[in-house]
Amino acid sequence: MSQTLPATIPASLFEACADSIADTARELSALGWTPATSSNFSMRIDAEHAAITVSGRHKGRLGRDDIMLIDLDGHAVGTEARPSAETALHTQIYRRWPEMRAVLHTHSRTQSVASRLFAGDGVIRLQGWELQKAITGYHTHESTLEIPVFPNTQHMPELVAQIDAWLDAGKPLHAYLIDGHGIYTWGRDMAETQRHLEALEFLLGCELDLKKLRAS
Ligand SMILES: CSCCC(=O)C(=O)COP(=O)(O)O
Ligand SMILES: [Zn+2]
Repeated sequence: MSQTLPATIPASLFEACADSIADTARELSALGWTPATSSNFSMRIDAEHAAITVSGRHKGRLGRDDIMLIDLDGHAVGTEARPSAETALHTQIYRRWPEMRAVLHTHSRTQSVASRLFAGDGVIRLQGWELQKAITGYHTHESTLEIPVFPNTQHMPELVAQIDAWLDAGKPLHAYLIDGHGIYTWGRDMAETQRHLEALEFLLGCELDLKKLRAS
């Protein structure tokens, strides 16, 4: 894939973001969280652009050519490549929060099962877990961390509207699940975003275990 950059974006900046995305994706794939080409990843480049994974690539085997530039309307910039089918969910985060610089979306088994199990409630309420403190802004296990579960759809504007409605109601949002699909989370840099993702994977696993044990 050939990527031409606007004069305002240094190649070194784009390449550093592409490498960070590819390295993180390889780690997440090794954990089994990105099966069968699923999942997508991005990093903000500047106020108007982000680097994002090309659609359909295996996320465990990404190189620089598998990451492309988009504007925050989701259009490809300087390339014929096709950005992630879920680009609108990434650009929504960058447009709403200028301080957010990385978005990770994965499809682990735990995330997928939890999304189905809690879809009826529309939300998973995490309470009493020390690891909630891995989420920026949470300082005690006594807090309640709400992870909404939105119905899945192939029509991205519908998903964007559901997320906008949650936020417009003034509710905090650090991550969400999509029913039968996976999780989205974000942060001010890749390390914070990866920490959020790892914590949420762990916490969702704990909730699933508790449900099983209580039912037995
Ligand atoms: C084969 S997984 C279905 C699409 C999906 O949910 C996903 O995360 C990957 O889509 P992309 O276009 O970003 O490769
Ligand atoms: Zn997906």
